[in-house]
Amino acid sequence: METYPITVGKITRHVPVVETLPGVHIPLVELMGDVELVQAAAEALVKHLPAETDILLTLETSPIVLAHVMSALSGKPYIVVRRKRRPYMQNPIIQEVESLTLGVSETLWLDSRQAERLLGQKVALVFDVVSSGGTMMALEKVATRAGATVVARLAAFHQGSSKLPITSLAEIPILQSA
Ligand SMILES: O=P(O)(O)OC[C@H]1O[C@H](OP(=O)(O)OP(=O)(O)O)[C@H](O)[C@@H]1O
Ligand SMILES: Nc1ncnc2[nH]cnc12
Repeated sequence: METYPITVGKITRHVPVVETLPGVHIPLVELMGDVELVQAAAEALVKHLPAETDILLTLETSPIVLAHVMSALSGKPYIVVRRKRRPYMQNPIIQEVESLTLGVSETLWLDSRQAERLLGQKVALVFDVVSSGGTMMALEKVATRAGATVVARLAAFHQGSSKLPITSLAEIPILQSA
């Protein structure tokens, strides 16, 4: 199995390289289930949280573990935007997202009871991987539609060569094959 080394602080993982679209291969970042890697990434990313940040905003699935530990370390609360409509949602914010990397379109959902907590707040977006930036842009739209101001865009990993306005800890490649 082909692997690729990813490093955050003192933690290195040799992760599998997987094909997401024909001829497009990416090192698969899996924070869920990896306490040491999540802890290292959270400790490094909280240092980039602007002091003015009121709330961390993340989305299902993988970045939740990162936002959770960052919240514990910083004392700032966090909100999770959902990728599925849940039956108990009331008047949710509904936002389309297109992830060019994975070639799928998705919808983000935020219950109005959570959206109300964002009104007038300064938020930091928290991601595990930002690649095309499509998901980040959609999450930012959710935040602004809820009346928040985005003060930071934080990601453990930035993937590919796009110039996105994010703070990340490490770069990982998108590998093309013939
Ligand atoms: O910059 P983009 O091209 O939009 O890609 C980044 C998105 O991909 C990952 O999620 P993934 O689809 O792997 O879902 P998961 O968190 O449920 O594993 C990551 O958590 C971001 O949400
Ligand atoms: N490298 C990666 N690892 C896990 N999920 C991803 N989504 C987009 N790129 C990814």
